[in-house]
Order: sequence, then C-alpha cells, then structure tokens
Amino acid sequence: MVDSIRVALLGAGTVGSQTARLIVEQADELERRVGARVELAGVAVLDPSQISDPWIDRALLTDQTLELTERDDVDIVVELIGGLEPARTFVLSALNHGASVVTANKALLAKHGPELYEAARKNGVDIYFEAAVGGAIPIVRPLRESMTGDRITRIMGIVNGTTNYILDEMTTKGLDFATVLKDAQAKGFAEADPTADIGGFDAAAKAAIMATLAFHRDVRMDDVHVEGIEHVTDSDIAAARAMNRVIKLLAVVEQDSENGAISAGVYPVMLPADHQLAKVSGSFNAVFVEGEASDDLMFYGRGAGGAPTASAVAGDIVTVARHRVAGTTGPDIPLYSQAPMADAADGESSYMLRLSVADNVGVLAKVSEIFANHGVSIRALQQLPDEDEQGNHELWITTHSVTDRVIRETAEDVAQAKDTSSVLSIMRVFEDAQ
Ligand SMILES: NC(=O)C1=CN([C@@H]2O[C@H](COP(=O)(O)OP(=O)(O)OC[C@H]3O[C@@H](n4cnc5c(N)ncnc54)[C@H](O)[C@@H]3O)[C@@H](O)[C@H]2O)C=CC1
Ligand SMILES: N[C@@H](CC=O)C(=O)O
Ligand code: NA
Repeated sequence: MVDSIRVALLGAGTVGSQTARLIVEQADELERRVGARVELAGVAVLDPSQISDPWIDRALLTDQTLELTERDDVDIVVELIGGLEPARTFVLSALNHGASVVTANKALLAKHGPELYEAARKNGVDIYFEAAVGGAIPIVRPLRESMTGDRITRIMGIVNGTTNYILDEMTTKGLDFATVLKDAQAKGFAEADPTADIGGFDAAAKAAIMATLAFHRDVRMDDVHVEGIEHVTDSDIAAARAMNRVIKLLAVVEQDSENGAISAGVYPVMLPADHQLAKVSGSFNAVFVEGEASDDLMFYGRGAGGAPTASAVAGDIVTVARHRVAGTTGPDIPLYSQAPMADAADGESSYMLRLSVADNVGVLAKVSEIFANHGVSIRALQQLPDEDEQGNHELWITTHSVTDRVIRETAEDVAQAKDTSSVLSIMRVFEDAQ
C-alpha cells in the first residue's frame, strides 16, 4: 500500500513555479485521483534565495540538484531546468536511482531521447514528456498511445508559441520584431536563449520528437531541416498580406507512402488567410495529424507559458504517480523502424520569390527564361509599380510545385542575371490545406 508519492522538482522558473503551485494547491484533489498523497520532496534551483513563491515551502529548497535526484525517498523527478547539460546527467541519475521522470525538455529529448527512453525501460520506470511538444495541448500522449494502432502519414503544425506570437503581432499590429520578442520573453513563452525559438530549433526539436513517436524511428534534431523566422521581414509580411496570405512557422513531418522515407522540416510558409492554421494566433499552437485509418485530426491550445505548460507537466505527474501506486509503468517507446531519412533538398512545394529588378525592356522575359531553363513553372507574376531609390522595382513570382534544390539553383541564377539587383526573399507557399 503506497501512502504518498514524493516528487522532486528540478527548476522553479516559469514552468517549475506553476507546476509546484498545481501540486500544492490541488493536493487534496490529486490525492483522490492518484490514490496516494502527491507531495513535494524537494525543489532544486540555482539560487534558492531568489524563490519567493508562497506555495513553495522554503525548507524544501536546495541548490544540490544531483543529490536530490539520488534520494531514496523520491518517486518522481520533474526536470524543468532546460538545456542539454546538466539536465541529461540529472535525468539519467534519477532513472538509474529508480525514480520515474517527467520533463518538458524538448531540446534534451531531441538530442538524447532514445538513450533516456532505454534507461527508463532498463530501470523499470517511466519517462513522460507531454509538455515537451505543444505546451498544454495533449499531443505526445495521442501519438504515443491513442494512435499507436494506426499508421500516421503526416503531421503538420505550429509548435512554437514565441515565433507564432511574434509573427502574429507583426502582422496584426505592425509592431517591430525586437519589441515583440521582448514581450514574448516577458510573458514566459521564449526559451532562455530565444535563438532556439527564432532560429526554428525549438520547433525542430518538437518535430524530431513527433516524428520519433509517429514513425517508431530514432529521429533526432540533426535529422530535421531547419529554417527560422530571422529572415522574415516587414516587407515579406506586407507582401503576404497583399496576396491575402499569412506567414506562419510550420513543422512538417511525413513518411513517403511509396519509398517509406521520412522527412522532417521547420520553415516559414505563406498560407491562405482562410487556412485553419492561419487563424492560430498569439502563443497558441495547432497540430494536424493525418492517420491512414483515423483521417485528419486537429489538436489546438496554448503552446507556451507557465500555467499552460504546467498543466501538461501536472498531468504527467498524476499519470506516473498512478503507475507507481499500481506498481506498473506506461508503454515503452519502441524504435524499430529502419526507414531512411529523405533529403530535404528533394522536398517539393510552391514558392514565392520577391526580386528586385531594374525597370528595363525585356527584364520579365529574361527572368522567365531562367525559370524555364530550370524547368520551374511560374504560376503568377506581378511587378510592383513603385520604384526604390535605385530605380528598381519589386517583382513577385509564385511558382508551381518545385523541389527546394531547384528553386535555390534558380534563385542563384536570377541573382546573377543582369538587371536583377537582388533576390529579396524565397518562401514556401501552401495554397490549400495540404
Ligand atoms: N516557458 C515555456 O513556455 C515552456 C518551457 N518548456 C521547457 O520547460 C523547461 C523550463 O523552462 P522555463 O521554466 O521557461 O525555464 P526558466 O529559465 O524560467 O527556469 C529554469 C529553472 O531551472 C533552474 N536551474 C537552472 N540550472 C539549474 C541547476 N543546475 N540545478 C537546479 N536548478 C537549475 C533555474 O534556477 C530556474 O528555476 C525547459 O526545458 C523549456 O524548454 C516547455 C514548454 C513551454
Ligand atoms: N519557447 C517555446 C516554449 C514552449 O515549448 C515556445 O515558444 O513555444
Ligand atoms: Na503537449
């Protein structure tokens, strides 16, 4: 008979603080749900003197994190520190000392996930990580458990709250990038180093985790093609608006139905303004999952922020606590697939290019010829009437479907051409709910 489940919290920042609140404030409710009292055994932080949350008993605070993971009276270690090291060492220590682990650390899982899943399996304990993808949205559990009888073919979605918030505020309020980033940091959406968000790496880590769960293959961060939003300018946003489109940072993972190759990518995409993902605003995330038998599923909710993320962490704590009470564990993460990874350069999409060209006779013909030489079919072409200080005009070209490799080669040739001053931007365009 288990009377209590003792939880060691590593980190009491944006997510850790709210997780502690949920555990402490709901202690009586959680006890009824678990069948044993869920109580904090210790809270490790870098500097205990900085913690002033009224729900955290000061006597529980420590900066001796490794010691906390080694204690015999700890059932669950909740890692909410972030980053690779020392988080990896703490998680492995917890697992090897017989504690189950709950973590929100997507960067860690996308780099060392399989090693940690194996350590959990070997030690007969759980590792749960619902908060690592899509914040509050239940998406890890559906991929890991609910859909495990189906064949997932594709997952596409917005999985980074910071970049979605930034793009949304720039689009709807005309605010500048730096101002909105500061705001996202103040609201607790951004990573400790926001380059992970802006550069697309946070979304790429989530894409790797989703691909691993969906395709039963070891897919790591390095397998994901990554483009962030650092090059998305006000002019790109204005161009998208003029074409009734919206720019979103998407993560797309899929398995080719013919050769079985898995592709995983993160990149900004222009979507029609009436696309369901175009309407996902602020720090919200949304993920479409396509299963062979299930058909389309959509998951939507708050993808970042202290309380929403803590909701997913607390759900994992309750689940793992129930397993400890019952003397069982959740399912393993079997990684048996040997499917190859596709080359990102072979990925196909429509693209929009913004070019700066001289207003000379024959320029359009010349540019069209370069596209034709590369076998790229132009779907729409528009020259803006206003000229810049050098007398150049913007030319917007939308293509039919073409590989990433070919569009880059085409753009290089266009950039070299006489009368072209520069290629201002190249961006994927999804014309419908593909
Ligand atoms: N903030 C968000 O919206 C979301 C965050 N996450 C993930 O949750 C984790 C935590 O993120 P935040 O709470 O935003 O970070 P944070 O920077 O607000 O908090 C980090 C905490 O870890 C503590 N810490 C750092 N090094 C430590 C060490 N060696 N020993 C003990 N404690 C240590 C710090 O004192 C602080 O309390 C990260 O893995 C992040 O990627 C996941 C989903 C959403
Ligand atoms: N920095 C992340 C936090 C949640 O995973 C984001 O902005 O989505
Ligand atoms: Na989630």
